[in-house]
Amino acid sequence: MAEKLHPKIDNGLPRESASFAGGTLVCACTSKPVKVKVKGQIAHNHACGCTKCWKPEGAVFSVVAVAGTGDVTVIENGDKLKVIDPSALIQRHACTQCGVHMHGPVERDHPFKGLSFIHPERFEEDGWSPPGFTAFVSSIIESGVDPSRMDGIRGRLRTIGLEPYDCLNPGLMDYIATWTAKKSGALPA
Ligand SMILES: N[C@@H](CCC(=O)N[C@@H](CSCO)C(=O)NCC(=O)O)C(=O)O
Ligand SMILES: [Zn+2]
Ligand SMILES: [Zn+2]
Repeated sequence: MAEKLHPKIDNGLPRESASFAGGTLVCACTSKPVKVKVKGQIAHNHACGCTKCWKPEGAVFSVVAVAGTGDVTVIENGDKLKVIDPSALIQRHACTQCGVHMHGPVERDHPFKGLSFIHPERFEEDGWSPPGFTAFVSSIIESGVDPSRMDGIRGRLRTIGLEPYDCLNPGLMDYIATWTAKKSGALPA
């Protein structure tokens, strides 16, 4: 049987709509859910195997993307949010009741500064840009996945079209390295 990885990728990837202009992320609480408005289409959507990103029950990977922090606004029940690890690069604001991570701005001096990480499956609306690759695949072992399953999982990800990487994809890794080289002076600013 094919490996079950995430409900939004197991049965075909979601479809992007050219008319998607943003939407509202809603947490899993049945009463007083946290709502976060996101303006515009999301970017760099990917599946992530790291231990830090929020995953729905039973999923091996998360699905996580970025939006400009200025385009992300908490509109309802923000008092339920708490930053789960203030020392982390991504300031993941989680609902203290249901546990869903609602937004995760990067505020530190970093190439991702000004971006906020969000989980598009929590959008009420369809049409958001689907994941395009898988990041931090080896990290799923840190959550308890048996290493003997890795060949099968990487194979399944390739079949779905979500090329597996053990860090981010080459485009983002090059972007980070370029930023770092400009900062150190190894490349002209
Ligand atoms: N092996 C670790 C990896 C954690 C990690 O570095 N996660 C990445 C990707 S998150 C979305 O792409 C990251 O950038 N983290 C920064 C942060 O979490 O603040 C593990 O699995 O825990
Ligand atoms: Zn909640
Ligand atoms: Zn992650």
